[in-house]
Amino acid sequence: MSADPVRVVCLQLACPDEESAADRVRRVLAELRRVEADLVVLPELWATGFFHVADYDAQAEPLTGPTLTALREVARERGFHLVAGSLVERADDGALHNTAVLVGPGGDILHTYRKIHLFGHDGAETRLLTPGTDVRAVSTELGRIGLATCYDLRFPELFRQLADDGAELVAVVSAWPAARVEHWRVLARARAIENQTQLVACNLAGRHAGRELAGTSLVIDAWGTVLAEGDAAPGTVVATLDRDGPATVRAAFPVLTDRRLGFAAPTVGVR
Ligand SMILES: NC(=O)CCC(=O)C(=O)O
Repeated sequence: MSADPVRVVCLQLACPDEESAADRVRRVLAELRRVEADLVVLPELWATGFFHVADYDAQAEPLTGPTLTALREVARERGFHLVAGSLVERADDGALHNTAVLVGPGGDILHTYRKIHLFGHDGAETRLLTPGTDVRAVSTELGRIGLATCYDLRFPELFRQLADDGAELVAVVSAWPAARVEHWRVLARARAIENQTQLVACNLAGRHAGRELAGTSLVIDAWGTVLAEGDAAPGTVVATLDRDGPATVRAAFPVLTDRRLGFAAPTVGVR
């Protein structure tokens, strides 16, 4: 008998310059109270706005702060798993991190992930934030889940490490600009295909701080099929995933068991 399907909802949010973070949090909490789902995923730094870099320090909160506390309460009320996107976390030692959080249907924090590959090209992450060091998946009622954040999509070794740790579904919280939307589509599918994991990539949409965000949130199954794709506008992207999908794909086409590790590195050539 196969397990119940997983109803997934991505809230593809915008962070308009004229809206305060507090108003945005209130708006999103109200929206979440109307969502019917097993798993809801929010984008990267949606409360602050990824490119509102001047606000990072003022908006930073510990994981016990009011934003995550309110989000945990909604997850508990509604009984869904919530990837709360990421927030600027102020750690006990004062360092700031871009931290994604998975909340369970009881409102408990199941997992946190501090973004490892900080984005220096057109943002201030590398200047303002401290990278994380820890990558792992966690067991949940929906299967084993891993978290990753936006620019991480360009670093396949992180996703392979999640797969090695048993990840069946990876949620990627993102603030990916429209200028590179084709990279986004290809990289997200590639990470799902090569690791035979489901991938739910929730992106920001709309315009803030002079950048156009891509939207185009994706729900991809373990075969690499795109089950749902958002457009460029803010909105909701909905799909249903088969809980047994990764196991079925891996049994039918066992690529991961054909890996060859430990081959020799070149002794001559470019390093
Ligand atoms: N928020 C990000 O990490 C942006 C990544 C990006 O724009 C890219 O990889 O391209």
